Amino acid sequence: MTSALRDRKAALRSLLLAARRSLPADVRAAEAAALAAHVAALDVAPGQTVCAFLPVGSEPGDASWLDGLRCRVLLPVVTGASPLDWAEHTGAAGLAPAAWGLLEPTGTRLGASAIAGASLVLVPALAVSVDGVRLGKGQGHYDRSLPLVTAPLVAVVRDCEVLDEVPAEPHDVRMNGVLTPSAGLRWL
Ligand SMILES: Nc1nc2c(c(=O)[nH]1)N(C=O)[C@@H](CNc1ccc(C(=O)N[C@@H](CCC(=O)O)C(=O)O)cc1)CN2
Ligand SMILES: Nc1ncnc2c1ncn2[C@@H]1O[C@H](COP(=O)(O)OP(=O)(O)OP(=O)(O)O)[C@@H](O)[C@H]1O
Repeated sequence: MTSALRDRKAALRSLLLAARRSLPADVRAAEAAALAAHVAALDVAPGQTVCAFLPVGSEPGDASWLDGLRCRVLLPVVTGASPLDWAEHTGAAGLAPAAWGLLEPTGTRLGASAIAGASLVLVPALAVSVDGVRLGKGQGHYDRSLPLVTAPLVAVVRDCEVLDEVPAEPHDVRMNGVLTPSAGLRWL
C-alpha cells in the first residue's frame, strides 16, 4: 500500500483527534446521554451477544451505554499485534485499568474467535465514510478482528465524523451502519 495513503490516514487522524479534544465537557455529556438512549433502543434480544467497547479519552459516549444493552456484552482485551481477545462485561468491579487509559474486563478470556458469535459489533472509530470505510486509531487491532465477523458492524462516531470519503486500504473492513448522537443508528 502506498505511503501516500498512509500519510492521508495519519493526517486525517490528527485533524479528527484535535477536533475531538477541543469539545467541551457539557457537549460530551449530552452526546453520551443521547448515545446511551440509542444503544438502549437497539434491536438486541437478551440471549444474544454484542461486542461493544468502553469509550476512552475523547471518544463519543461513556460507560453508561453498556447498561442499556440487556444482553451478553463482550469487551475487547488488547494482546499485542494480533486480533483482539474478548471477555464478558460484568460491571464496574470486573474492569481494570490498561494501556491508553482503557478499562478492560478481568474475567475469563474467551479468545479472538469470540467475536464470531456476536449478533452485533459496535466498533470504535475516528470517522466513517458514507460507503462504510472506517478510520481507527491506526494500530490494526480491529482490522485484524473484523474479518472474523458475519454480524452487522456499526461504527460509533460523532455526526460530523461521517465523511464523504475516508482513505481505504485493502484490509479495511467496511461498516454496515453508523451510530451517532443526533441521528442514532443508520444503515449504510
Ligand atoms: N474505547 C476503545 N477501546 C478499544 C479501542 C479503541 O479504539 N477504543 N481499540 C482499538 O483498536 C483497542 C485499544 N487501542 C487503543 C489504541 C490507542 C488509543 C489512544 O490513542 N488513546 C488516546 C486517546 C484517544 C482519544 O482521545 O480518542 C490517548 O491515550 O492519548 C486507545 C485505544 C481496543 N479497545
Ligand atoms: N488483517 C490484518 N493483518 C495484519 N495487519 C493488519 C491487518 N489489518 C491492518 N493491519 C495493519 O495494521 C496497521 C494499522 O492499519 P490501519 O491504519 O488501517 O488501522 P485502523 O483501522 O485505523 O485502526 P484499528 O483497526 O486499530 O482501529 C497497518 O500497519 C496495517 O497494515
